[in-house]
Amino acid sequence: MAEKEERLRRTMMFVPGNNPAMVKDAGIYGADSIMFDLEDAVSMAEKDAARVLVYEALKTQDYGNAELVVRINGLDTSYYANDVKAMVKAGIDVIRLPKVESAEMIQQLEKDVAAAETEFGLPVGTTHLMAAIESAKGVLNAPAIAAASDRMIGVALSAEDYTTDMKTHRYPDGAELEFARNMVLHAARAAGIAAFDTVFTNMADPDGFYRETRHIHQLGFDGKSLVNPRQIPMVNSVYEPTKDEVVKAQKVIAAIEEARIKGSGVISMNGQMVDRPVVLRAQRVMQLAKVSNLLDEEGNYIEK
Ligand SMILES: CC(=O)SCCNC(=O)CCNC(=O)[C@H](O)C(C)(C)COP(=O)(O)OP(=O)(O)OC[C@H]1O[C@@H](n2cnc3c(N)ncnc32)[C@H](O)[C@@H]1OP(=O)(O)O
Ligand SMILES: O=C([O-])CC(=O)C(=O)O
Ligand SMILES: [Mg+2]
Repeated sequence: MAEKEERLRRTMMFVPGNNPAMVKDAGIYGADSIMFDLEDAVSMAEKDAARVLVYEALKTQDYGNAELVVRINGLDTSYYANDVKAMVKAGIDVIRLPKVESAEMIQQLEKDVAAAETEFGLPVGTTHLMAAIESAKGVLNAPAIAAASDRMIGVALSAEDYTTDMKTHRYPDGAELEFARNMVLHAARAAGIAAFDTVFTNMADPDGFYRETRHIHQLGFDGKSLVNPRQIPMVNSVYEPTKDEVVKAQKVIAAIEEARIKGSGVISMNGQMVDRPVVLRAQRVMQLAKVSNLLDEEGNYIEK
């Protein structure tokens, strides 16, 4: 019953593609995914220079185990084609397309990425894709977008553009985002890919950031797009399992192992039936416990 461990994507940090110092040091903060931005963090005058800077960094810098993502410019821009070619050539892990409104937009990107892979001698299918959903149309088409390609690894809600499209703005309680959050999350889950919540841009409001992160964690998001390294430990602390959760997960996994040895499919723990969803949740808790450094070498919980 061993499941392949999914890649953890709690933190996907935007790094402005026109900032050499930030691009160079982006790997030191421990983000699960580093997302170089060629789109809205970069002015028109700097688009070409940013693309060259990110390309060079991808070729020369060591970003450890982090997943490397680039947010390219939109399909309707004059920068899009060069962004796709350069990032595929550099061997980027994931291309994030902004302002996605339909499955056809992802299919177009897939075609262009496949052409670039062929041109640069890479196996077709190496480059993964994700979509940022930033409008009412994108939210309503989220299920088709999430399922548009086998290369898709996730969908993200982008609330700054989305709230503008909806003729509102962001409020502390986030009520204006509930429908979009649920749509994006259900679209991702139905397609079997990751769901990312939007950025929180007020660095002077850590309480608001924690409140929002706890909320999206409860809903079931894999993680969040971030704008600043200080947000990384804050998200990780919300995703860190409690001692009770770890101890319970360990018991579930021990019970399933015992049942496996006995050749029994049904497991009972303290009189309660343990079924497949319980086991899957326990495995995820243990994966989070491991990356949160909560376990010693024998796998026991480390008291803090
Ligand atoms: C709506 C959208 O499209 S959002 C996506 C586009 N926006 C972005 O990409 C913005 C990214 N974020 C930033 O530029 C910055 O974090 C800001 C402007 C929000 C705040 O900047 P600062 O006040 O300088 O941040 P802070 O003081 O916390 O910086 C601490 C260190 O982290 C670095 N840092 C800050 N943000 C980032 C980042 N996103 N990526 C990499 N490094 C960063 C700083 O360079 C600084 O490094 P240093 O100590 O070596 O000098
Ligand atoms: O993807 C994000 O969260 C940032 C963004 O572009 C937006 O909010 O419009
Ligand atoms: Mg946006």
